[in-house]
Amino acid sequence: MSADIERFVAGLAAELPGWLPGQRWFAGKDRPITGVTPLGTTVLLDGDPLLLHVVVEVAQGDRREPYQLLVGRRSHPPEVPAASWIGALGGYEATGDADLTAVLLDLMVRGERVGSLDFAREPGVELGRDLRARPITSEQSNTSLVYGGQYILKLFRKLSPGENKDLLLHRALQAAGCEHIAPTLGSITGELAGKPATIGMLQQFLSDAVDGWAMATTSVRDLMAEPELGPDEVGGDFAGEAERLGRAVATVHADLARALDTEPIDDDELARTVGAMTERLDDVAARVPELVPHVPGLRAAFEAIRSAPANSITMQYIHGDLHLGQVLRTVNGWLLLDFEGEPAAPVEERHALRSPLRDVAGMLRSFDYAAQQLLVGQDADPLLTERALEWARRNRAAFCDGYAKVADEPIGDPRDHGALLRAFELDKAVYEVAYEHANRPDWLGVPLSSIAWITQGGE
Ligand SMILES: Nc1ncnc2c1ncn2[C@@H]1O[C@H](COP(=O)(O)OP(=O)(O)O)[C@@H](O)[C@H]1O
Ligand SMILES: O=P(O)(O)O[C@H]1O[C@H](CO)[C@@H](O[C@H]2O[C@H](CO)[C@@H](O)[C@H](O)[C@H]2O)[C@H](O)[C@H]1O
Repeated sequence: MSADIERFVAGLAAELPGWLPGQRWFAGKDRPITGVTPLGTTVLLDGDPLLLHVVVEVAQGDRREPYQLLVGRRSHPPEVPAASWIGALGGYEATGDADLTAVLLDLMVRGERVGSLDFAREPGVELGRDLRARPITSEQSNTSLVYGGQYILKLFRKLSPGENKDLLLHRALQAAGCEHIAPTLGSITGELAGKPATIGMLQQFLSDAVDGWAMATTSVRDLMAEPELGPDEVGGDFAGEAERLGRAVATVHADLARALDTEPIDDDELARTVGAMTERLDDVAARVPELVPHVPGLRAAFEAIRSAPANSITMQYIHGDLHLGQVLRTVNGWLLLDFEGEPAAPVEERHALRSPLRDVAGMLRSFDYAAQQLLVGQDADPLLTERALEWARRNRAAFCDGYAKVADEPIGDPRDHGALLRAFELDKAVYEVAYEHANRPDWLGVPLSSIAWITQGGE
């Protein structure tokens, strides 16, 4: 690497503490950055334009996390949003520059290795050439580029050594013939701490798909427009879709249990689960005062799982952050996306075997979110609040009905595991309190009101 590039990267690293917090995908917005150190730079295009893949370590006190960046520099840069310029060195975040991102697909087509980066197609996959990319605009924890409306390349922002769980589970499900995922077409592997690390995943882009959040919130909007009618009477009832979604999630769980490791849950595991949920609660309550009044009710709900029948659940790989924004409805049915798990959780935790009821709980939370989102920032209206609750109840029940039709014992109907399901739902809501506090403070009331409702005995 030339001295010019080395100087350029060192200059970028100095600018990053000011720039990173403005990026949607940067997960460390909750505490100040104390330093940024370049860990590795790969030159993907040399000269003018210059395209660099840069891995940096971001220090926030004693927390140190690696992130990847794609950086462009050229004498005639395209119009990129002001927020893409990293300081005043002429370097910019290049995921929005289609001339430069074309290089990534081209390297995958050719299956090349550049420095420590390996661009590979999945066995038997042929890829089209010369497709230009546009970044997707939805709220994301990572950055995804859509090539010619055919492929979607996800660049994982926060990196960890090893095969990314999203890729691992997609590959396992694909090998198991699962119909509820998008086909994986390729991957990019880099190096971290001397070990291979997944940095990108290419999948088929489903251009005819609508995400579950958009569908569900449209249904809620229809209901709110005619508050005198019930959710089954207005147009756009979502319950049929919720039921099909429940079946799809149960099928994915069954496929994952067949394809990968499982283990029975025992009393020690239940005790560890209570410990982990309580620890998260204490951590979030220390940062978010609005949660404090709910702590006793939450602790009691977590403690209640100690008496769950030991053989009631098998631990397995699960999605880990399932919500309506992670599912797509195509003409053929529901697909699940993004098996990485909670973006804020440490990687070992995301890879741990867990109860599939956690995914069910995540989706139940999402029905509450969809029902409540139109009420955010509005004056309380008892009629609309009641309608929102009705919508949530109806769709939560339909989802569980669908899940129960497919899931074998020991799970069967998720509602038969009341204490566990309730505890997992509340644990997710505590996670959401932290998430909203850090990202969307206006929405904090959504998980908080559910916590109040559930801990006071609401179903
Ligand atoms: N295969 C696909 N086909 C169509 N859209 C997709 C596909 N994969 C992802 N998306 C869209 O991209 C969004 C972000 O993808 P996701 O995997 O959840 O990224 P992140 O990990 O950054 O949250 C999804 O909500 C969905 O709208
Ligand atoms: O970025 P990810 O999709 O991996 O997930 C994070 O962001 C989600 C919001 O975009 C957040 O989900 C929460 O809000 C959703 C509505 O916007 C709602 O449907 C979910 O139920 C709720 O948890 C998710 O928690 C977070 O990890």
